[in-house]
Amino acid sequence: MTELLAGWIAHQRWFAGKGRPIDELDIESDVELVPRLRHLILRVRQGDDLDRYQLLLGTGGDTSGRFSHVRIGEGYYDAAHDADLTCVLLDGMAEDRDTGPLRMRHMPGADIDTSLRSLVLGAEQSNTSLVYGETYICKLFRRLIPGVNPELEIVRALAARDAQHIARPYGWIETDLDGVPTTLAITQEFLSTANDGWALALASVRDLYASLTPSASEAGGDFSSESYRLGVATAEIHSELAATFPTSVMEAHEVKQLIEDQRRRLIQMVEEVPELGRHAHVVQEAYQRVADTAYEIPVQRVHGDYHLGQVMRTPTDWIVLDFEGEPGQPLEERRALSSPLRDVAGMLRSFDYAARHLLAGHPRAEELYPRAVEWAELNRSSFLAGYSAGGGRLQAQDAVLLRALEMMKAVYEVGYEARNRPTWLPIPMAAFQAER
Ligand SMILES: Nc1ncnc2c1ncn2[C@@H]1O[C@H](COP(=O)(O)OP(=O)(O)O)[C@@H](O)[C@H]1O
Ligand SMILES: O=P(O)(O)O[C@H]1O[C@H](CO)[C@@H](O[C@H]2O[C@H](CO)[C@@H](O)[C@H](O)[C@H]2O)[C@H](O)[C@H]1O
Repeated sequence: MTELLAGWIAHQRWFAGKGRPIDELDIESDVELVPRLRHLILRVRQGDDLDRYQLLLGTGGDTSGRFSHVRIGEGYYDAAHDADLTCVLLDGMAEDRDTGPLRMRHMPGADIDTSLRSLVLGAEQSNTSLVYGETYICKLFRRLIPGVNPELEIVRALAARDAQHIARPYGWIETDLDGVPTTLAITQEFLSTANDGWALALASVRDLYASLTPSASEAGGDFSSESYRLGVATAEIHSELAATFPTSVMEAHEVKQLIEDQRRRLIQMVEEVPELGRHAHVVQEAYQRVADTAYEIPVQRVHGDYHLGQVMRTPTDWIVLDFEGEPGQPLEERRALSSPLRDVAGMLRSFDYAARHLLAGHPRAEELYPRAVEWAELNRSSFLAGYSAGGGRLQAQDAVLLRALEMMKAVYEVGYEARNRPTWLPIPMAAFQAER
């Protein structure tokens, strides 16, 4: 069984150790949820790294027919895709049920409709999401890090304050790992009439490329008013986070330490992706400027992995999803207080991504390139204007920090793309050439 699981897990989108051999896989926990459905926690060793993943294992299913696309082995399959079985999660949360070491819980006052059937959301990324009817979305965290997931921690606290711009939480599933309560899944309101920011931004970029109008602000799909509103919403979320969780100030010596840590991260990334080496001096310069400025930086809880795929536009509002920080970072780092400009930098990078990614392999790439740059600049500045108008702190001296934070994010993206989508690698690489 463990060999079977090792062969399967290595090819999953959410498996963080892709490209490295699995030395050992063992089953840490195996709980029968209902007949034919087991909840497994797997421990995967790759060299010195030991990671845990969770899996809903269906047994005795038709793996040459209905479940052939999620087959693990003869009769075994990924039961996240079996709506006849996944109803147990919703039932369990509605009833606050304990099954062996698993605890399923609902939010106080949440009335969960347990008649709804689930479908796996198409866009499987770092985690797997089940959509029940058009009402709930239950995100199963695939790679498990001991502790309460920051997404649950933040959304629960903001919902208690009736904060705007979040998807209402309904329930969660947890267990103990290494003796600490650890979030396995979180169920939230499914925004059935919303579009994600990435899809909306791309529609605008496509429109610009197809249109004959000379500038990004005149094309029919102008996105800049949305970027502005997103900036306002981002500032408002930051202010809710600052009001809900502790805030502090990073003193000059701590800023220097942060820069040292980032320099180390850069060197490690160059070892992993040698072509980044050509641009390392650009990143180092941006870091040096922050170290030289030596000013105090206000810090607070932030989103941590903010990009256009993490925000959704409902008919009336921008909603922010996925407050869990960068996948793969240790929990204490993901919960650490940071400058809110880190999120601002993340979104600025995302505008660059949206503008550039349609150009890869495009026959008119050279001709369209200036339009991509113009689209990115327009939306970046609209977002920043909205952020200031919404009360976000953006002072003249912050430009140096913002630039360095963009470089940090681009270095992270280089690693992310090299591991997950190598053909996208040129997008973050271009960030080191842009003069801003
Ligand atoms: N509450 C929600 N309502 C509607 N769609 C959602 C919701 N939460 C997530 N999604 C969709 O799922 C995608 C991935 O969600 P996300 O939470 O970012 O998962 P991951 O951690 O795997 O990246 C989003 O881009 C969005 O399209
Ligand atoms: O959404 P996740 O928490 O899984 O975040 C990871 O995957 C993202 C890609 O889906 C990645 O974001 C990068 O690609 C986006 C376009 O697909 C782009 O909008 C972002 O700016 C870019 O960083 C994210 O970095 C990663 O953590």
